[in-house]
Amino acid sequence: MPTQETETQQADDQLITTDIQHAESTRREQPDQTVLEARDLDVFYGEDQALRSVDIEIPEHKVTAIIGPSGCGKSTFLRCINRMNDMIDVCRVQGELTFRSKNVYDEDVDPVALRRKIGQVFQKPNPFPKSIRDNVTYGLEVQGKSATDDDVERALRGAALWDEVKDQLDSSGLDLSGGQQQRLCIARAIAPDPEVILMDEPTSGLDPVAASKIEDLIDELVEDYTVVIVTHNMQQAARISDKTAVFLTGGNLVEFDDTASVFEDPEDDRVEDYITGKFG
Ligand SMILES: Nc1ncnc2c1ncn2[C@@H]1O[C@H](COP(=O)(O)OP(=O)(O)OP(=O)(O)O)[C@@H](O)[C@H]1O
Repeated sequence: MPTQETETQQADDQLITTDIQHAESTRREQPDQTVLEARDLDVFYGEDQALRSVDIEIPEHKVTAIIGPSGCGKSTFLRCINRMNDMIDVCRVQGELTFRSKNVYDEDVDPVALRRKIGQVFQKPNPFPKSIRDNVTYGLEVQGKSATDDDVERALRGAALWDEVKDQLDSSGLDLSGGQQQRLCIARAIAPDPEVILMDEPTSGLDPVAASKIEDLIDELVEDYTVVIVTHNMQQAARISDKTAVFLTGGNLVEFDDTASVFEDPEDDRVEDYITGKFG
């Protein structure tokens, strides 16, 4: 049984190096551990506060849905996790956001190494104007590693796309359908073997059939990864997530619990109003 100290040391080592490690995964043996934790997390854009004193523990190998009305800070929270907010000059983060007990805002954390462990898929499928193969290998090559054909196949299989594209790996990723493009982006995200995948409304631009395929895929991905998904679609959150976090206007996290509890028996009246469609 690893101690908290050794786990923290391991997380430190992983985040401050860009080495790719293909060690045998031990994740499934420890299904109930907290992988991400926010403590008293505040986020500001200039003078405006977008998140207020957020406390949350996100468990590994689960799907955690982040829901709430427009502007409540869902995307801001997601971007905090892998430090995408670093790209926004006016953004300031206070408090702690830990990944395996290591504060991702510590000075010695390399954001590129962090983003290898915590990948991201965006709302609009955004493949590069390159071949399908190059889209997948990009995630590894940006780390200074060359990718093998096996790496490409593994990632495309992991994203449930291999059978559809195995004979056209040199065709442009842009020639795929919207749903296939999104699965290609998922393949690109999993190629570096991350532990966490962040998804910001990954199905909102897709037709129902393509969206349903992504939902099925998320169900498979969680065997190997931890998934945190922002969605406006409450049915989707109820269908695919194990845990649900509800943010409300002002950037407050007002409820975080098992998805069934949040949807069937919410503790906070405002959450009940939100999920029954009274506002938002
Ligand atoms: N780059 C930015 N610069 C300044 N303010 C920002 C920036 N990004 C977000 N905000 C502000 O922070 C608050 C939270 O925005 P955020 O996009 O995180 O909310 P959201 O819940 O994801 O919204 P939506 O559901 O509409 O996507 C909003 O008031 C928004 O205007």
